[in-house]
Amino acid sequence: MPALAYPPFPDDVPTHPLLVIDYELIKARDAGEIERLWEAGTKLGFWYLKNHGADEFVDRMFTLGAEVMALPTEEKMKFEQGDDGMSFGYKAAGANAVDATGERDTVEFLNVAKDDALAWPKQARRAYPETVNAQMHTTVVPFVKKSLEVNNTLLEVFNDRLGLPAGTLLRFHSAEEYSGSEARLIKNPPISNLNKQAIGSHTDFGTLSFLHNRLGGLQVFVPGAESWQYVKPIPNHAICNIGDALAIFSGGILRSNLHRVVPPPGQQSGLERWSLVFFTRPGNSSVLTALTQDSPTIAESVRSAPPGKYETGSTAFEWFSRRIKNQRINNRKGPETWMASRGTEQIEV
Ligand SMILES: O=C(O)CCC(=O)C(=O)O
Ligand SMILES: [Fe+2]
Repeated sequence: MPALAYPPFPDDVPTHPLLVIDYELIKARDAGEIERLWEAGTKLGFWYLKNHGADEFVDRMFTLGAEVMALPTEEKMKFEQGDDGMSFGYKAAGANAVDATGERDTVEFLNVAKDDALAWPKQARRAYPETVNAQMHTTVVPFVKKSLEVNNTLLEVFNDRLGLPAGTLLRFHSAEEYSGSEARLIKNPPISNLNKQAIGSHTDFGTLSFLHNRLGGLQVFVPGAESWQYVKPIPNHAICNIGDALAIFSGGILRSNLHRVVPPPGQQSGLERWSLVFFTRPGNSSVLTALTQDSPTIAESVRSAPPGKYETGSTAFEWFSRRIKNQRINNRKGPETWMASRGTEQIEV
């Protein structure tokens, strides 16, 4: 993916600025930067992250993505996710709904489980195309490890700022326990209808997402706004966001915000769009509930919310499987299937 050759993101479309957080300062526990991260996490739940040190791994992942998506469809389909709520593997374009009417998505993607990357060369969760296997050691594993380092650092900072005892959030995300954590390579083909949703409106299912894209198309629905706004890609800046699990653990203090993907705007329209995400998600057995016992700050937040709002009664595994499964067009019965795929946006976190 040559990073240089893209036409500019337009300056005449509604765009929402995000705070830029400096990962080096966060690592150094700079108090001012931690406050800005806190502001980003509590107000919108999205921010840019610079100086994250992942660019080299990201570039290699994009090259791998192009090779994988160029494989014949029948080869990719051997590694399909299936309809049972498993995320790992390949998802063909059109396999997911983007809304309650059952309109289909336009992206294809491949998800590689963090458990398979960390167990490599053993298989933990599932098999992948040979093209991926051949670059697991050189490309996928380094990207996964780097992403885990970044997300775990951010988690530690949120942990302390939430008033949780040291290590509380990390214990829900141990490398050893199987989880839904995964790397996702996404391709959206050139599409002329700029309103056609590539990925429908959603909140992320897990804890933290570490996203890399080159072209516009990502949009956020800012609280209080009347319409969608683009997030402009900035070279070498990742886009990070909070998912449902962290919104729930924090009793709604941290925000899991709605977002979606449409084709790139302006001069970028008509181009193929690639993106790459690492999703950190809690260990499968983690119960998704506000950590009121561990933090007076979280307890206070929950006291001012409707009773039971953050008691999902669901493990991370159940939450995640339910959402994946009910997005699948093959499982669709009607609008109720889409509603069953919803996360915290439905409980208005
Ligand atoms: O491609 C993007 O910019 C965002 C992807 C996304 O939101 C997701 O996969 O959950
Ligand atoms: Fe997302």
